[in-house]
Amino acid sequence: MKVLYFDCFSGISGDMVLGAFIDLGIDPVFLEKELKKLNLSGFSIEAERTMKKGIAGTRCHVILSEDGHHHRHFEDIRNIIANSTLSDEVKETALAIFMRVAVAEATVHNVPVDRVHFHEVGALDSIVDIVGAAICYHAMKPDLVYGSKINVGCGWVRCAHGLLPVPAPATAEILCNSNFEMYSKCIDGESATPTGVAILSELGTYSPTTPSFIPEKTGYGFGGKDFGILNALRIIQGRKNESQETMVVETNVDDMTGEMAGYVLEVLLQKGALDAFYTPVYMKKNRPGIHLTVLCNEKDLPVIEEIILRETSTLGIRKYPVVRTCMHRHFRTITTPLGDVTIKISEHGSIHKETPEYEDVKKLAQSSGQSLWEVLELIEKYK
Ligand SMILES: O=C([S-])c1cc(C(=O)S)c[n+]([C@@H]2O[C@H](COP(=O)(O)O)[C@@H](O)[C@H]2O)c1
Ligand code: NI
Repeated sequence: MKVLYFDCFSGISGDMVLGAFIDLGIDPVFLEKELKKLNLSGFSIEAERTMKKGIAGTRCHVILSEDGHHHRHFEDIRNIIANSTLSDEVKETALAIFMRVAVAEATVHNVPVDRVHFHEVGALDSIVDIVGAAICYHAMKPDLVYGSKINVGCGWVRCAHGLLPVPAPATAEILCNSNFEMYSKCIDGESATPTGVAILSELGTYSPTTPSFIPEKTGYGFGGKDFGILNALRIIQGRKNESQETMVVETNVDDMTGEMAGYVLEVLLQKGALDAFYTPVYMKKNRPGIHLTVLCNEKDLPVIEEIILRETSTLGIRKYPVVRTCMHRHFRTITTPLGDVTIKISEHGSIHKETPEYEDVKKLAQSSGQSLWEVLELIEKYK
């Protein structure tokens, strides 16, 4: 499995993300060619391999010409992306990142999302950064993306409205809507921008400690400012053996309707849970409640957690790895006078079991008018 780890020791911005991806091997000519699918004029990409604080990396600039300085609302940006000839997956990722910025700006400035106004020359710059990040991400095709704690800097940043506190209001709001942790160390100024944190929170899963994987390559994307420490985003690329580790995820709830509970199990199983079930429990204040247990592969954990947090009334989750012993399974089809039936064969050492698939048995019982028992007895004769 391909892993990317965004190490945000001096924050993250759109330029830094593009620089780090290019430093990892994305061809800037390819990137610019893909970006032209937006059918927008007034920009170009300049990527320079250079040194900062003795470290080699890439500084990527979005150069805007005079006709690139337009004010745009979120609605305009959505139309530009939707009407472009970019692939559907790039469009979807770019829109999801933009949505994070737009929701944050809407909250900060108290305007509807569609009327969010992208700052100053920032509109085109943000489009290129965000769509560029989506292009690089889909070109790299990682299986897992992790992000570290984000060093946001401190002090003040000068904007059209004057001086704003660091992290800037939009940056802080995007972080509030993610589960990433921020901190400030050794940087006087703004090191994490709204675009940077929106990209990372959409693409990555927060990893409070360095994740465990085999590192293979590093890419440094430099920021434009000079701080006392190296101003770069480092992306470490590596691999992790396909984990067979199974996780158990649990939560207890006492304030959900039966309809909601049924729906959650359906969604969990559709989205990759290996198993999902409820156990009745009595909770605090003697309330009858349900204990949800989900089994899933470790790689599916972020999706499963998101479903539980979004679709149930819970405020928290417990999770732990478990070891499973699974019987090896394969299938064969037998023919009976009532029709074909799939037989599941499970084996483990000297243990051998053969079970007719329930859905087939049910179908034959319903089409023939016989009971399940009678159909099962008949199947036994033809196994
Ligand atoms: O100019 C304005 S109004 C402004 C507001 C905000 C808010 O957080 S609200 C932020 N900024 C700054 O603009 C730059 C551009 O950020 P990108 O993410 O587009 O690279 C950054 O310094 C923000 O803090 C401006
Ligand atoms: Ni703003």
